[in-house]
Amino acid sequence: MYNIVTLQKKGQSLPDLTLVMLGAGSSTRFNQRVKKQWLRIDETPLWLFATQNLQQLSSFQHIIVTTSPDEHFYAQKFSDTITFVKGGETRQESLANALLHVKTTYVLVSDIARACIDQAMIDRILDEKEHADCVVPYLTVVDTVVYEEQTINRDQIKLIQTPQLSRTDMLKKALQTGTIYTDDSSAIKAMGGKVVYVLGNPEAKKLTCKEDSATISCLKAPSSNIFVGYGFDVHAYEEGKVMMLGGVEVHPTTGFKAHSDGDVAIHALIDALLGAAGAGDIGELFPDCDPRYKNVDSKLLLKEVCAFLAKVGFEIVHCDVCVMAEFPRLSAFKDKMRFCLADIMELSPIHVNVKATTTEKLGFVGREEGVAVSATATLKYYDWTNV
Ligand SMILES: Nc1ccn([C@@H]2O[C@H](COP(=O)(O)OP(=O)(O)OP(=O)(O)O)[C@@H](O)[C@H]2O)c(=O)n1
Ligand SMILES: C[C@](O)(CO)[C@H](O)COP(=O)(O)O
Repeated sequence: MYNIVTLQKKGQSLPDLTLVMLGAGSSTRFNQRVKKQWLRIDETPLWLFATQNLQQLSSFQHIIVTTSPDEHFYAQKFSDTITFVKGGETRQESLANALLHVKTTYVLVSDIARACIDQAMIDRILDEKEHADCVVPYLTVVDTVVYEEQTINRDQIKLIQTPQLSRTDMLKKALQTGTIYTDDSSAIKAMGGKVVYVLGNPEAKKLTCKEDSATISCLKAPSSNIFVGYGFDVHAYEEGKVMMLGGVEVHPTTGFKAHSDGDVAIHALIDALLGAAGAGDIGELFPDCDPRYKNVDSKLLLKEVCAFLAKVGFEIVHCDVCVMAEFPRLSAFKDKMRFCLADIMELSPIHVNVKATTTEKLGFVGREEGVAVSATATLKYYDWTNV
């Protein structure tokens, strides 16, 4: 199991250094439903694994991680010592957003996609801290290089890696020219800053395409643990509305009082799915004051949640929904609900169970004031090593 490494070891003074981890990319070239920053290394998402690795190699006064805006709420649930900053359209924009929060003289910037950094490489970078505006690791080229049909001198080529250590003021200034650079050292060099190159490590290879994952040895397989979530929701009846339950119309004129279409079964199921992922609840994702969700078809919300779970590295294993209602009778609809929900979640129908029960006239359900639904969902990590 991973644990959040505390920022400061007892009695240790922290260096004038901030760590910025860039993790807000689109993972396009990785070309999987899961984004590379959410691959699990045992129990830890890659972005946190890469961050914790560097925390083991050096101390930092402050740690900042850039995240994609739609994953920001979820990443924040993994740590209360890391500052999470929403990324931008480009790596450089994400870096600029992070730099707004950097107060230290020096900043170490690394891609979360380069998770396997070793102590010797970090030490080579830190040793040059006072001698440059930017210290950058590189690899030499061992193959013959042809550039525009001409063989060129490979000894003049450097393959640039991260982490890169910069003077914060210089890096901030270098990013203000309007030119987009693919790394920090290029920006600082372009404005005449002093760049010192140190030897990197082939192990610090950037995870870019899916095939790369097999060649980066520190990346271990995800945990085989399964995760169970529980959801519960209630809606009162409302005349003059269609009743949607489990994605199926079950009554033409008596529906539910709700901001959305009121599908209380899907809402409970969504809460169970989010619960299993530790991703909070339906209200966090789809606030019932948000006009975008007025009368929304809850099947679309479920589809969005399933896409989110796949993106952040989960697979749905099984779910079980129990509807508590005196009215209407649901026996004729249970299988329709199962197949509808299974289709949305891309599950075999046997892994979607729907139960219905009365409460023997007891409580608000028994008084036919409304319907309650409880649900459970089971998730596992997407096994990226087995594809
Ligand atoms: N707008 C962006 C783009 C990239 N990055 C980060 O910068 C690093 C290097 O980028 P890259 O490997 O290209 O990641 P992606 O941009 O996600 O990849 P792709 O180009 O395939 O979409 C990654 O850790 C990525 O998360 C970022 O924080 N913000
Ligand atoms: C910063 C970097 O990792 C240095 O090699 C590289 O430039 C990132 O490029 P990307 O296209 O943003 O992955």
